[in-house]
Amino acid sequence: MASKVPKVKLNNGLEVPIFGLGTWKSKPGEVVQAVKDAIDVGYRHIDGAFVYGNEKEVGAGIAAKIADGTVKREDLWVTSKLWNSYHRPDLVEKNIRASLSYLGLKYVDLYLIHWPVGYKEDLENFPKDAEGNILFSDVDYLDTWKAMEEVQKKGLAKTIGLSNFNKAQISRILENCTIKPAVLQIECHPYLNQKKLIDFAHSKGIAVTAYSPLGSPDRPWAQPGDPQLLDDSKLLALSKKYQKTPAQILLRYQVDRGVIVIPKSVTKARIQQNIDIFDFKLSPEDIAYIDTFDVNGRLCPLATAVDHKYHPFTNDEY
Ligand SMILES: NC(=O)C1=CN([C@@H]2O[C@H](COP(=O)(O)OP(=O)(O)OC[C@H]3O[C@@H](n4cnc5c(N)ncnc54)[C@H](OP(=O)(O)O)[C@@H]3O)[C@@H](O)[C@H]2O)C=CC1
Ligand SMILES: CC(=O)C(C)=O
Repeated sequence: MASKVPKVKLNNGLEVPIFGLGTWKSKPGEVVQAVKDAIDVGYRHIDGAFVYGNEKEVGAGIAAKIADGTVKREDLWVTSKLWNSYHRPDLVEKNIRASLSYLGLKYVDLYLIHWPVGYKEDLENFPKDAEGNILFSDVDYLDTWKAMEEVQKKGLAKTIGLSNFNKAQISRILENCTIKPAVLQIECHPYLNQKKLIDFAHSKGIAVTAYSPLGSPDRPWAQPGDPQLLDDSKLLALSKKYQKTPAQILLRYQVDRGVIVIPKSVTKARIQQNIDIFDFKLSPEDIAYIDTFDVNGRLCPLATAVDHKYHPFTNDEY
């Protein structure tokens, strides 16, 4: 089945589907089926990461749909991310090879530095001292980027990019790189619309992917009483106006801004609902209206690493 999802052309000529499936928090026991359901209804882009701990099952879902002839490997866009404990240049290839081994793939389409902050290099994803504080590494992300360029040159990743980097950090990479980042993945939804950072990235030829586009209601640190984006009364009014669900309005908001979007779901009906956004558009006035919902409402602050010298959200405007 041909997918109805449009593609975004990257600065290296590759094309990425503007819509994909997120897999953070998708339990190993449910994500195999979620990936299969997603591919069955036309998803061709899967977003994952080493640290999500489920790449083996994501890979099993992909393998099943290749084996039954629904898709070929080259029809799919698979993203993975370098975890913070592997920033030291000699560990970058080790971490991507681990992801490839779990996924059962020879290459990923996109490999991102997950965060600009490095953690102490050992076998733990979250190395801690006796008081429970994360142990940092001071590896410069410029050195990590050089190793990312090498994994692209070796063909382990078709293209490389950044996640959770701020404007100053992206600029520093651009001033010192051989291969330009093709994609920047950042938290993005109406409560944190990221307009300045998106405009900056686009002005540099870097495509942007919005993570937590539905407000990540299942994030592990959510507290009772936290604002629920999906229940926002202004959003519900737009949902009524367009006769689309609140989630579909949130996803279309990103697509209409030229932003790639990767909602997570393990629920078959929602997986279907979320991709059903290519038969309508938001008006420019409604996009501008949704832009006014911004409350600097960051949901993924990486609070455990605010003291890291490269923490992206503490010292810079955006
Ligand atoms: N680079 C980075 O640092 C980060 C990357 N990401 C990536 O972005 C992806 C998406 O972000 P994420 O934080 O997971 O959150 P999302 O904003 O995608 O929200 C996911 C939640 O919304 C629910 N949901 C999905 N569809 C609907 C719907 N149509 N109606 C109502 N509820 C719905 C899901 O429930 P259910 O599954 O039960 O259906 C789940 O609880 C991640 O999974 C990951 O791949 C996310 C955070 C950080
Ligand atoms: C979900 C994720 O990618 C985080 C918190 O790094």
